[in-house]
Amino acid sequence: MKPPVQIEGLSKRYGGLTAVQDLDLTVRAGEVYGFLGPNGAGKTTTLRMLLGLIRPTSGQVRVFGARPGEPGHLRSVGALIEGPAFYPYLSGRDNLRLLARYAGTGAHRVPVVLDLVDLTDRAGDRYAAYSLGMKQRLGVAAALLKDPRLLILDEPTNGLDPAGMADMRALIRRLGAGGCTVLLSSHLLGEVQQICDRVGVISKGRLVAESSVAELRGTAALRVVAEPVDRAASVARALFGDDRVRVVDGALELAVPPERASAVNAALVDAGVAVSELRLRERDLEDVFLELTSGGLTHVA
Ligand SMILES: Nc1ncnc2c1ncn2[C@@H]1O[C@H](COP(=O)(O)OP(=O)(O)OP(=O)(O)O)[C@@H](O)[C@H]1O
Repeated sequence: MKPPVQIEGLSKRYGGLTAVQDLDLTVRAGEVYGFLGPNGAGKTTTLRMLLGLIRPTSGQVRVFGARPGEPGHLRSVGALIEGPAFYPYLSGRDNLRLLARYAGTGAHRVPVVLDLVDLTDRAGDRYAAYSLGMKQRLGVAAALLKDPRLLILDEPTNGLDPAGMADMRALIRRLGAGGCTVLLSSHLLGEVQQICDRVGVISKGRLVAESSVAELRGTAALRVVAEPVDRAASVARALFGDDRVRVVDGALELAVPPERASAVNAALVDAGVAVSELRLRERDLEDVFLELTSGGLTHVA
């Protein structure tokens, strides 16, 4: 089967500004994929190109093998990109019935999707009376009307309070467990960490890492306290390259797998460097994210 999402060499320029640059990314069937990056990184632009709402400057997107404009491109896709437009004085249920009629999906899905997003009890209330979290869940319900195989959500928890966020996370997990492939964007690391199988990190329009959350966290660093630190740093750079070596608080941080520790130690001692400490530095995911998105370390194998 063709992957739900395949993005190759995708770029988008707005005048002098490059919003997305040479992006490659694949979302596999059945996974919940988190597209993670700070504000302005190019997430929405990418999702809009995927849906055919804007044209790429170069590169390609395919959804289940079909490019925008080709038959069936969005047949199996539900998306919540911009806040959906609902009628404030209609109930949630009536809003969905209307959308189902426009979309030609038939009203039979309305109770199903209301149940999926846990809004059945409040379905008769006016949309205007909904909390932000309920509005957002109704948006997801609308995206689910045509029973999509791929659901695309742009910042689904944006603006929600902690309870609303938790509800939305639970909903996305349920959908993923039910076999729906989900691609969601977020600038919140904690969020993708809790619900995603894999994460692609985007910074300034470029994909800087793609892996499972566990792997991302597993990009541990070796911390080496050594004297003189300058000589230690040049030995390490000669071994691993400049981008894997940093000096932090007077100690070396090496973005290399832990099993390289003895090789590091031997090379430093050979070079006449005194090593007083060499240990694995546990890396907080927040640190990893900051390093990845601030032009520091890139992908650490
Ligand atoms: N229509 C447009 N014209 C000009 N520049 C644009 C346009 N749309 C987006 N941009 C710029 O492209 C860059 C990426 O924007 P984008 O909205 O894709 O980022 P994002 O990762 O979704 O961030 P956010 O979470 O803030 O929405 C930004 O610098 C933005 O200002």
